[in-house]
Amino acid sequence: MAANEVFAPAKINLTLHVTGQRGDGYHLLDSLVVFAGIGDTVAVAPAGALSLTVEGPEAAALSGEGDNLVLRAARLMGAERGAAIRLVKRLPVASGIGGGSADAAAALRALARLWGVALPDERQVLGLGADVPACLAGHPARMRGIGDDLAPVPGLPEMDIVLVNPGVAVPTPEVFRRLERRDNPPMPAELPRWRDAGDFAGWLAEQRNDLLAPALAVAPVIGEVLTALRGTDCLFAGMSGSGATCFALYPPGSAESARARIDGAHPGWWSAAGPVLR
Ligand SMILES: C[C@@](CO)(OP(=O)(O)O)[C@H](O)COP(=O)(O)OP(=O)(O)OC[C@H]1O[C@@H](n2ccc(N)nc2=O)[C@H](O)[C@@H]1O
Ligand SMILES: Nc1ncnc2c1ncn2[C@@H]1O[C@H](COP(=O)(O)OP(=O)(O)O)[C@@H](O)[C@H]1O
Repeated sequence: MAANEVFAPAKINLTLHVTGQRGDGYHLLDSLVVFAGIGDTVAVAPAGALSLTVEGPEAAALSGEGDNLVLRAARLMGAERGAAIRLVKRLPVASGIGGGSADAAAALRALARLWGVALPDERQVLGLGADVPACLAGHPARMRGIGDDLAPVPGLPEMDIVLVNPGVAVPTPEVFRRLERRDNPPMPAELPRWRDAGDFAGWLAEQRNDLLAPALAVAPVIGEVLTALRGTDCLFAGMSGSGATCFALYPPGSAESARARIDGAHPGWWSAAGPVLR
């Protein structure tokens, strides 16, 4: 990757417990977040004015976006500065894997380096989106608060991941609106020390994604995606964020063949395989 290019990895909520709601409507979360070696790229070059070009297989979904999160991130760091920004969009938009947040975080990093300025403060970063602080951290984390309270999670076993999206954009606000209970229990106070990937998968099976039921109501096809993933030899499968992207975890080396099988059976679905970043 070129020196002025930053990778914007997909964010996956392996667990997502919704534990409350604040007065302003934002929900309190308790989520185990990881990143994958699957993502967009943001490249920056010196220029007199700020500009953004978007290309890549998922660029069309953003063609009407006058207010791309990458430009919002850039303006946070100084509206008067110029840069030519190039976003290669590979992650499906509005799909529960935080593509926009990952792009914003990557733009912040790339532009801070280009312009020789500090990153914005935590409040400004959170203002770009609840997932942006986690994406800026970029390592496995326990995410609490509305997304602003982050603790590193070391010791994850080595695993590969397959992401599958059925091509239905699921708006996050609508999924939260359909949630029936907002005061669900959090994850255990202390996360265990997992012995291996099997032990980790067993633990994940005892956790939840509280947004799964409301997301299924918005996009029933999510159920088909989960069935397809569970039909492969995976360790664990679930839905990320507010959907519709679902994931499955595998021992290292066995994800791509599972992805290819799902792609063969469902050529209209988006899919990708890669390592879980640790
Ligand atoms: C649900 C999560 C879980 O990681 O992921 P995605 O499904 O978006 O990937 C995130 O909290 C989403 O983060 P992000 O997409 O950055 O959210 P924002 O732009 O700040 O908010 C979009 C909308 O989601 C709702 N929202 C978001 C975060 C939160 N803690 N409580 C909420 O209620 C609000 O309705 C808000 O208007
Ligand atoms: N660079 C970007 N990539 C994706 N979405 C963006 C971007 N900039 C702005 N958006 C807007 O942000 C919304 C959420 O996008 P995204 O982060 O992909 O969703 P999610 O967090 O559910 O995966 C989209 O509906 C889109 O309108």
